[in-house]
Amino acid sequence: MPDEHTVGDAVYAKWPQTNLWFHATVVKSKKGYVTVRFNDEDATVETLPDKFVSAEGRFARSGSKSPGRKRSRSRSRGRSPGRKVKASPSPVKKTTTSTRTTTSTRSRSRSKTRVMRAETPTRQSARIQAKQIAEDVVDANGLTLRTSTVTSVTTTTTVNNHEASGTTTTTKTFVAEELVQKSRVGKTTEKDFGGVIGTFVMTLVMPIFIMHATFVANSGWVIKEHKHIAVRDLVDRRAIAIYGGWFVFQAILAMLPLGRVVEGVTLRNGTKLEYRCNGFIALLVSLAAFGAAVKLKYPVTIVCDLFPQLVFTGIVFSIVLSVALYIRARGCSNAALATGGNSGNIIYDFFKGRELNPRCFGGAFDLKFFCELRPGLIGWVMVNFCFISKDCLENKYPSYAAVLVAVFQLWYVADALWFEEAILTTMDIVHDGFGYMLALGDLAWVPFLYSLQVRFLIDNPQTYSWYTLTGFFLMNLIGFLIFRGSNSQKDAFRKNPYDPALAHLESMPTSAGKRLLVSGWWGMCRHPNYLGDLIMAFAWTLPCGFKFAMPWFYPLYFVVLLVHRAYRDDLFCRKKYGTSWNNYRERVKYQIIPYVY
Ligand SMILES: NC(=O)C1=CN([C@@H]2O[C@H](COP(=O)(O)OP(=O)(O)OC[C@H]3O[C@@H](n4cnc5c(N)ncnc54)[C@H](OP(=O)(O)O)[C@@H]3O)[C@@H](O)[C@H]2O)C=CC1
Ligand SMILES: CC(C)CCC[C@@H](C)[C@H]1CC=C2C3=C(CC[C@@]21C)[C@@]1(C)CC[C@H](O)C[C@@H]1CC3
Repeated sequence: MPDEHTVGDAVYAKWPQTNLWFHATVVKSKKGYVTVRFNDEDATVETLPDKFVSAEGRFARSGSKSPGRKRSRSRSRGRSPGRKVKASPSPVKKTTTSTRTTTSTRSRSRSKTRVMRAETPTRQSARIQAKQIAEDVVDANGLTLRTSTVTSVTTTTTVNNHEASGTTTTTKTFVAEELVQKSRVGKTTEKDFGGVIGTFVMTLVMPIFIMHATFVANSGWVIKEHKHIAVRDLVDRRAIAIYGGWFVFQAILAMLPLGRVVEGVTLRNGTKLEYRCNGFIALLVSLAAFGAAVKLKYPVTIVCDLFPQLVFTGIVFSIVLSVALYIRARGCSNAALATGGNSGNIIYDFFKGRELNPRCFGGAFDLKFFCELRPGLIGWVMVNFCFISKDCLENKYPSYAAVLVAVFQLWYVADALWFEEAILTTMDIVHDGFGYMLALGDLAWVPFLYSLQVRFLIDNPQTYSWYTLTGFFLMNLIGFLIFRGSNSQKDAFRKNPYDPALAHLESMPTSAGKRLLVSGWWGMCRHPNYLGDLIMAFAWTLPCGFKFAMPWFYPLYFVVLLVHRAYRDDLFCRKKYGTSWNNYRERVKYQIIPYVY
């Protein structure tokens, strides 16, 4: 039974998204929720379900022989609510070196529990939590999911861990239940993309649109000269061999033991997956292979001649893959599912993707990570270059505008692959399952639709003066600088918030322990990276002129995609950061375009 709380009560309250309990004071109590003010440096106020608030006395009753620690023991290194944690260039390392380590083993019976209590929540305690969360977690079937090393707490922090510090406190279970709940995926109730009807429509419309755009890339929205092409003409062995060969070639490159192996974000069960990041090498090898094929006079232009057949193959391949992924996910444990793809509705779950991280070859090959960056993204560049080669062969001079746009897009893809590990924190990898949306998006939408502008410019060459071309270049450069500058600033801050290079930036604390940047790029709007990306999208389309509508599909779609993405990210962050996210929104008011939106 949760305790009754009255305003002014001294309590222990659970810091959101952690397993840490801190001293707090009750501010309000209403209908199963209690608003508490933590005794931290920022006097953070949070409203929590009452099961996460416990009277101090009750904490002691639950087995504690010494209800509270002496102030002198619990606050190390002079931590007090008014004092800031001393910035350390490598805070995490500092924490781990002086820690006590417990190794937990895979067993049914030993589902250990640990309650961490601290006098005051600090950034450091949140970091410790990230390590502490690596406890045994029991999955839906009651099996302990993994063997892990549990790093406990140092004496240099404010966290008061009874075992590490040697006090006689023993604690009872508050956490075990929560960790198990955390690793379980409940039914998806809030549906995205217009729910079942919306995803059903998108499932049908997306492939039809990709196919349609194949025939009208060089014109308006509709096919003017109707070229009859039967479905059986779209099935072509050579196209299947080219598409399949390309996919296998990229998979082989991805598996080469080259490049860094990096860890992804902590999963719900506390583990992390490893990813080999050799995408940039794959791009270089692919470009070299293309160059060699052109030099050796291999008919690379077959890609243009068989373009509709290739698009059709890509679509069918994506559908088959999505069906296989859906069937595979039916056999996987609850812990492996994505939170957004477990509605129980076949259409919705098929579209959104049920399994979060499908892997094959004994876990060595991550399908979602591979598909998001390799065959489609590098394929997009290759499609562009094949069309430019055809243009060079057929005309005396290639369309310079097409070459310029192809270079811009190569630059964008090279950047994505150079900073490949940044993708590991995107919502596609962290939240979304791998289903039809991403499979079709990665393997057909990106290579065959993102190449619209180059294909258009080859069929409709545009002549521009050198200063207009310079204007397009500058626009792309500005977009890129905003995109890259903001993404790199956030990545650097996430890697080490105490990086001296970021000392000039202001950030605000959140209840989840992580801070949010509120100055620099991230002080201008909440998604400066989307703004840069959009500017680039316009720089790629302006050279197509305004005579035909089709090439404008890309920026139009991209605005919708990014606005919707910003909305989805807002929902995730609201869950993650609670009321701190509202404070952040108050502080950084604009979503994508400063002073406009
Ligand atoms: N070409 C294309 O088709 C597409 C391109 N993109 C591009 O991919 C890139 C990644 O996009 P996406 O993952 O959607 O979004 P973001 O890179 O913007 O990531 C959002 C996350 O950043 C963190 N964050 C937000 N605000 C702050 C802040 N003020 N300080 C510190 N961290 C903050 C939060 O995560 P946390 O706090 O947990 O770190 C939030 O969930 C973008 O550059 C986007 O333009 C995206 C989609 C399609
Ligand atoms: C139209 C559908 C509803 C959605 C399709 C979505 C996909 C095409 C995109 C979802 C997120 C993407 C990202 C990228 C490419 C497009 C998809 C796959 C990037 C890899 C592009 C390069 C950036 O540097 C990183 C992007 C991450 C997200």
